Amino acid sequence: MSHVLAVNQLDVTLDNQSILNNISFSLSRGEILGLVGPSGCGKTTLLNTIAGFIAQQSGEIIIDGTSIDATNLLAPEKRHVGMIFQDYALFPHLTVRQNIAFGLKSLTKEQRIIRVDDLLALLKLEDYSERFPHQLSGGQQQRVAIARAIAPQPKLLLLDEPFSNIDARLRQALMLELRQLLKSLDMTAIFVTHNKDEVFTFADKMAVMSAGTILQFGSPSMLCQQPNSYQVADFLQLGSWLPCKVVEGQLITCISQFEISLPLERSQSSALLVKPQHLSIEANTNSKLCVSNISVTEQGFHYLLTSENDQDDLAIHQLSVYSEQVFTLGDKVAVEIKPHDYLIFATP
Ligand SMILES: Nc1ncnc2c1ncn2[C@@H]1O[C@H](COP(=O)(O)OP(=O)(O)OP(=O)(O)O)[C@@H](O)[C@H]1O
Repeated sequence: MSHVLAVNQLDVTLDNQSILNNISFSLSRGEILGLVGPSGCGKTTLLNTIAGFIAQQSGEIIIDGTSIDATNLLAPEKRHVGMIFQDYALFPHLTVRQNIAFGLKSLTKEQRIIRVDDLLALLKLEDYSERFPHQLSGGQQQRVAIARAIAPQPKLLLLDEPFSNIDARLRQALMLELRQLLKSLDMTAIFVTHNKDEVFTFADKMAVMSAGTILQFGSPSMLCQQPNSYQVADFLQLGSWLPCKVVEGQLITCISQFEISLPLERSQSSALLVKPQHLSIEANTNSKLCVSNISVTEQGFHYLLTSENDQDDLAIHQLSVYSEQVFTLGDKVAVEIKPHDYLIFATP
């Protein structure tokens, strides 16, 4: 399949500091990528480098067959990339119609009117065409920003935290609507978010970044099933961590000990990822784990369990379990781990 975007071994340095380091990935036509990672890991820098606002030191960006490298930096306006900024950056003194028409200077007046009318209809903005940005709601402003960005028919659309200014109640509906729109246009897109849940609703692929590198790239479901590191599993909040050690083929946690064939170095400090569905609990006054927090959820009672002795190197600080049974704070409970594909990672 041909790639609309390929990024190969991209390095970016700003103020003598390495900000992006050996970034490589590619996207096929129509694919939507969600970029996630902790604050400061380089998500916005990556978008800005692809858009051409920041120059790379080395590596290549190929946009629909056009190669851009450090010796051949194409100006942003020649990259055919649309960008939607977090605050939408609409021109305050221009109406909705004028904002959308802004990037269409190469068209004749008649062509421009037709294209803007089409976009007003597509984004359900017909009734607002003569309003100014300050006369619109956040969701309407976002629609104008989308219409303006896709008006010149870019090959790639970049969105920096597109949903962060949208009321939480409207966010899900807007995400689904925008996803449908991008799919109907076969538009390739990358969006940045702090919210992993947005990725599951909006994206086909996700990249988890940390300190200027991509830790893992793939479909959201693949990353959930096979996270490649402690950092990825932890960022995706896939479950709780049980400190563990492997001694002579035995996996030892403070709850249990069982046979395992995993090539772990004994010296490494490691943790077993356990999802709530892997655990069952029952009252046991001899247990060294007790209930430290209780909340009521749709899936039943949600308990956090903590080791009584937090000095032990296998002590559990927070184990998340759901149960129909009623316990109270401080109750001692025994935990059983159901057999599953054990995911064990070296802890940082
Ligand atoms: N123009 C610049 N000059 C020097 N350093 C910069 C510049 N722009 C960004 N940085 C640094 O690059 C790093 C990555 O910043 P970036 O904004 O890309 O992160 P981010 O993942 O988008 O963060 P956030 O999620 O908080 O928006 C940060 O340490 C930031 O301080």
